[in-house]
Amino acid sequence: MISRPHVLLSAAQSLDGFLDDTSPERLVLSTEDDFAVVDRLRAEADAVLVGAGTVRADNPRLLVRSPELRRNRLAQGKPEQPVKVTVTTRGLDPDAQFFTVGDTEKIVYAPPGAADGLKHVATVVDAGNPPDFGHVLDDLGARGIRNLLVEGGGGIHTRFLTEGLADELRLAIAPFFVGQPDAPRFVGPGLYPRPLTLVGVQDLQGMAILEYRAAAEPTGRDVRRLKEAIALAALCPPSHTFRVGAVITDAEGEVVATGHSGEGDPTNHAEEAALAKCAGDPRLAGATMYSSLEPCSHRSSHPRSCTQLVLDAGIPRVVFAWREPPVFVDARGTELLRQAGRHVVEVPALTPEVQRENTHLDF
Ligand SMILES: NC(=O)C1=CN([C@@H]2O[C@H](COP(=O)(O)OP(=O)(O)OC[C@H]3O[C@@H](n4cnc5c(N)ncnc54)[C@H](OP(=O)(O)O)[C@@H]3O)[C@@H](O)[C@H]2O)C=CC1
Ligand SMILES: Nc1c(N[C@@H]2O[C@H](COP(=O)(O)O)[C@@H](O)[C@H]2O)[nH]c(=O)[nH]c1=O
Repeated sequence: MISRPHVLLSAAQSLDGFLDDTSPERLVLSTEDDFAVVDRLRAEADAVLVGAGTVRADNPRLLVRSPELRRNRLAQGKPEQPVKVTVTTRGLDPDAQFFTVGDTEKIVYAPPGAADGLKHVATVVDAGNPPDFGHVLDDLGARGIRNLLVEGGGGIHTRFLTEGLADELRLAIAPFFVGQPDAPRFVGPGLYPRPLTLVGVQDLQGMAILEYRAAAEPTGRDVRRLKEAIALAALCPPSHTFRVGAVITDAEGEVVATGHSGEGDPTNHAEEAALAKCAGDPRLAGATMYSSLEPCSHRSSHPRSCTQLVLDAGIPRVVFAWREPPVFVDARGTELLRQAGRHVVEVPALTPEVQRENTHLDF
């Protein structure tokens, strides 16, 4: 498995959550001291990423300004400036300062063909259509990037956070309001799967600096596989019970088997259908079971519950989104798995997506 870079998101926002106003000029939210901290964060990063929207709106240089910080980088054997990274689907102007200023590598992630006009000014990498940010991190990791600073804007912050790809967040809150509904927001609507813990609070020249650390789990890879499991529920035949999807991966995160409720037999559960496809597979000893719903702990139609099947298969780790509500039984899957020493990760933020496939039930 490729080691992905550690991802720090940084943003300056108004009290009402805006990154900018609607005027053509860039809104300066940060104080001098705050810009100095952002400069230090750039200097500590191997690469700095902004979205195409920010390149167009702000024409950023994206360079470390302080000569001292640049000298320190050189003294540590690093290039004077971090690598610049952007992601686009529509392409960018090669005359933007992102490309023209600073003698450092520039990388553009884009769908095939979408950024061919930038090949003379940057390394252009196929990131899929739409660009896959997990792939972007894998590719940066393979290029030796260990620390990535993501400076926005709102579209990019939303993607990193909703895909569980951010490890840390630094928010600098300016003491004023923007008050314009059409101004760019720090983040948009979405489901935010990875809990954040506040680890730092500071008053910096009147700006409130809030620092958060993301929970170690679910990882970005977990979020991706769990969403795949949730999507599989759409394949379930009509049913009076839960519509569930399941994905089993090996220790490297590669898919071993998938399943959905009603697959093979109308009474089959998703985990059961997936497990039936890989019984005795040695990879199960290091596997993760992703299920949209907590594995069941009681069956009337089958001899073994999905919890028991997971235990019998020797699967050490389970990740699920929706804790089973007491529609049919009082579920104890999580409790039994944990009692048996299995690692269980619950991602309640994704529950609404699972419920969307289960509106036929009264939960
Ligand atoms: N206060 C602060 O700290 C900061 C403020 N800003 C402000 O933020 C605003 C820009 O934010 P925003 O317009 O959201 O732009 P972003 O910088 O967030 O870039 C969004 C763009 O990223 C590209 N993209 C590629 N793949 C995806 C994907 N899967 N999902 C979403 N986007 C993708 C798209 O480019 P394409 O259009 O090519 O398809 C999209 O338009 C500006 O007003 C800027 O001033 C920006 C950074 C920091
Ligand atoms: N306005 C604003 C920020 N804006 C962001 O700063 C970057 C441009 O910087 P540069 O490359 O040095 O010109 C770019 O990503 C831009 O959107 N950042 C902040 O910390 N605080 C702020 O108030």
